[in-house]
Amino acid sequence: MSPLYGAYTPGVPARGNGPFIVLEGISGIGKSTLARLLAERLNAGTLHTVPDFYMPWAPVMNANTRALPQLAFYLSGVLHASDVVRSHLERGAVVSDRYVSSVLAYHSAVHELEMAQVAELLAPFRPYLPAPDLTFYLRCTNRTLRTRMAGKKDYNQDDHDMITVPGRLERLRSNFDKAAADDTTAVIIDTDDRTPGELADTITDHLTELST
Ligand SMILES: Cc1cn([C@H]2C[C@H](O)[C@@H](COP(=O)(O)O)O2)c(=O)[nH]c1=O
Repeated sequence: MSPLYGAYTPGVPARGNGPFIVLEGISGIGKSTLARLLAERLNAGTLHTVPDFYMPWAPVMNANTRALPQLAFYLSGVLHASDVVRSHLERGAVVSDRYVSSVLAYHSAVHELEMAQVAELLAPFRPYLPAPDLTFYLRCTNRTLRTRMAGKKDYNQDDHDMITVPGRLERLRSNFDKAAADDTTAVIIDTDDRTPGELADTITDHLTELST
């Protein structure tokens, strides 16, 4: 039996009054711009995983704690994000900028762990997390990433590490590809030379297909 009972259950079932869609991919690829645009078009609720009020703690946790407490921190973030998703879903569509695949891909890449080990640790908590209808894994070339990073307003230590720590970017890319391969909700989107508006068109086409 799952140990998630009593106070550890989500409380309310996820009532799907709109699609729940997730944007995944490396930092700087353009998820937050696209999430804003999609939210406007779909009149959807939006959120960031981990939730914004966790974000000031992220660099503190990364700098001061070892791998397992860090995983617990990001896991807490995704569990709380899923509570926010459930609450938004009661009203309509939801667009999440990152979700559990980011925890899997980033944590494994940062600590150079096998994704299977991290996936096993996350597995008992999966029943708490409402499954997205579609998860869009955004990809781009290094050339595009350099251009987009140059314009990123909230460039931070994680972004710096992603570019400068040897092998980090390659591990992240490969981990997101593996997460997509294991994800039945995955749609891979190459974003090079495409505007946020064009990408939003592609995503809404997928949503139309889903509902027909
Ligand atoms: C969700 C998650 C994010 N992160 C990092 C990835 C990003 O650099 C940052 C989130 O910021 P961003 O979504 O604005 O790019 O946190 C982790 O290191 N581990 C995680 O589990």
